[in-house]
Amino acid sequence: MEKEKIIEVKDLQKIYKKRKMKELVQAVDGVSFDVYRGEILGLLGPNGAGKTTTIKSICGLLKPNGGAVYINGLDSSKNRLKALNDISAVLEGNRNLYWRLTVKENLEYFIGNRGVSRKQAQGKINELLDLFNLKSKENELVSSLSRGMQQKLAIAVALLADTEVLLLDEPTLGLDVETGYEVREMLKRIVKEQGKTIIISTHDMPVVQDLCERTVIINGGKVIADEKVDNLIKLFESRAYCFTITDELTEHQKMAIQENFPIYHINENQIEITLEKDDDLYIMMDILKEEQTHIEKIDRTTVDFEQVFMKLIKEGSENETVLASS
Ligand SMILES: Nc1ncnc2c1ncn2[C@@H]1O[C@H](COP(=O)(O)OP(=O)(O)OP(=O)(O)O)[C@@H](O)[C@H]1O
Repeated sequence: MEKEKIIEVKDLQKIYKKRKMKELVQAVDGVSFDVYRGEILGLLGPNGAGKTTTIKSICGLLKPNGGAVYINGLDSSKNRLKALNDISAVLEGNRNLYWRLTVKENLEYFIGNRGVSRKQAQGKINELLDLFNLKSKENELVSSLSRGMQQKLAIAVALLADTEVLLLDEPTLGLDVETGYEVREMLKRIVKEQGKTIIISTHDMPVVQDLCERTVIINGGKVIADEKVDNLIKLFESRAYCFTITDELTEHQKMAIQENFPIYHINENQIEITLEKDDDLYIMMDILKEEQTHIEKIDRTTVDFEQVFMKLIKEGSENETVLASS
């Protein structure tokens, strides 16, 4: 079945003026990517990469200097209200909640704005309290909830609007392992059972590996990878080797490895490298042979998404490798 585009981000540009100073910051520099209906897309990048700027431009909180965001085919700058009707967002540090109201009062307040009948509202609220495991907390004040529960409630409130797309900025930041897991499972259910589309901006690599089929990685305001998470892992796995040696490396060898393999890791008698070119394996063997270093074995090594991410960021800043799929 043909995948259906729900959001198109086209050549987005955003320049900030630093207050007081005349300096300009190009936060986003030609970012383009598509989001397909029913997927969870991971938007990744190191601090200051331009993720929040991209997310805020998608949900209409920021006006880009160039480029466009299409939501269900509508240019959001031209049909702002209509286009944004399909999106709700939970932004980091900006929980859309009233702290002096209870969990249930918050849900009632926000659904009250939507013009649904009392019966429908109660049904929806109960459904969300169940889904988010918040039933036992319904009469507690938001201010007394843990950070994880507040985060769950913020997502529940965003779901009241029943929009097709949910934007989540760092949804698992600061959550303990158990709550982080609970939030992940709940997001999977929302996509599976309600057919929602979710864009997650995060630094939490296990979240991406577990939740997202595809990832868009941004660095320095540009997209450096737009790929399925599995494909990226496979790509790096097929290039990742581990040499086990019996002798210690000389300083000269270490320097040669560093020079030839920007992405490497030496741990006692094991050297892990990621190959770039076909003859890299031979270059490595030559470096070892040069000083008669004995190679005990050479293995393909496994990588996790965190390593892949680090490698892409490092490569991106060293030689601007672009891994964007068309
Ligand atoms: N209001 C602003 N005024 C000036 N510069 C800004 C403003 N907001 C962001 N920036 C700058 O724009 C760049 C991108 O910031 P952005 O917040 O989009 O990155 P990010 O990827 O979300 O980072 P983080 O992971 O740290 O939240 C950074 O250099 C940041 O300092």
